[in-house]
Amino acid sequence: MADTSTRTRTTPAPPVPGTRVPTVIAHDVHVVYRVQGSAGRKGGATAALNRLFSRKAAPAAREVHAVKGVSFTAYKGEAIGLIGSNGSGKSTLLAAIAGLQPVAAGAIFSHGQPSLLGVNAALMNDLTGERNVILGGLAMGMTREQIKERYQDIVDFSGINEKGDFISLPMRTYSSGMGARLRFSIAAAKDHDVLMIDEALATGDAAFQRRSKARIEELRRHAGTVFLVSHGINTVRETCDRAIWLESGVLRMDGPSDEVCAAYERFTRS
Ligand SMILES: Nc1ncnc2c1ncn2[C@@H]1O[C@H](COP(=O)(O)OP(=O)(O)OP(=O)(O)O)[C@@H](O)[C@H]1O
Repeated sequence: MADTSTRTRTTPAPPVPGTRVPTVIAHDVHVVYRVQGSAGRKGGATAALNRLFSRKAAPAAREVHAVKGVSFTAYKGEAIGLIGSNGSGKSTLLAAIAGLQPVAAGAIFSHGQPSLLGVNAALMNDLTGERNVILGGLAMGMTREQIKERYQDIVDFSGINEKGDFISLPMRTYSSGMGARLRFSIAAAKDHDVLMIDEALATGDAAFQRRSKARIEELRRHAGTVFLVSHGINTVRETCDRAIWLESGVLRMDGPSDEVCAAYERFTRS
């Protein structure tokens, strides 16, 4: 595929009152992964064993076309849920919007720096929760002063210390839900032009989910745009006003979350 990719960050002109302000424009976006040494392989166990024991040179790269010609415009104040089956390209699309994954063709325009918060966001497992709050805050562009000011709110929001002083323990001692809650709390401590959340909400308990939904609502009111990847259709229904459904990398439907979630449920049941 020809490399016609473009990523542009723009500072748009002040909005005319009453008009919607675009924050992310994706135009015919394609993302292709190149996996080295795996071209034309058979998936069977015998073929895999033969490969392990043979001394043949590794074959050339294989391409995985993860996002295929996706176009949409996101506006300030929207919360957009990304839904679709496993491997349909949701996380890849978010990574492309965040500028972490190059686009092979097409273009993404964004207002400000989109922040991607994934369950696997890069905090350090060997460091304590405390230190990770500072690290994550700095990584998001907060000053040390701002982090100091918001530190207690972040810890309280995460609920990490509800059952003991976990925040002073290394993150590797946390359950996956606790880690995800801390990551969400760090990211949510700052107002974002575009905040993208990858599955973080699914991991918290009911009280944490309520706090998260309220915070997403607040972020939207501060005129940001929130993207949420989730397998929890009800989370998308309750948190998002709009949903984008991807299937095999192709945009199947984009519209009010009720309608898109209903169509997706019909698809998964059939
Ligand atoms: N680093 C990578 N290298 C090669 N292929 C990848 C890589 N990451 C993802 N893929 C492939 O790209 C496609 C889309 O994956 P992606 O993780 O974006 O889907 P998803 O909709 O977020 O999936 P899930 O719901 O399971 O999290 C899949 O076929 C996946 O195997």
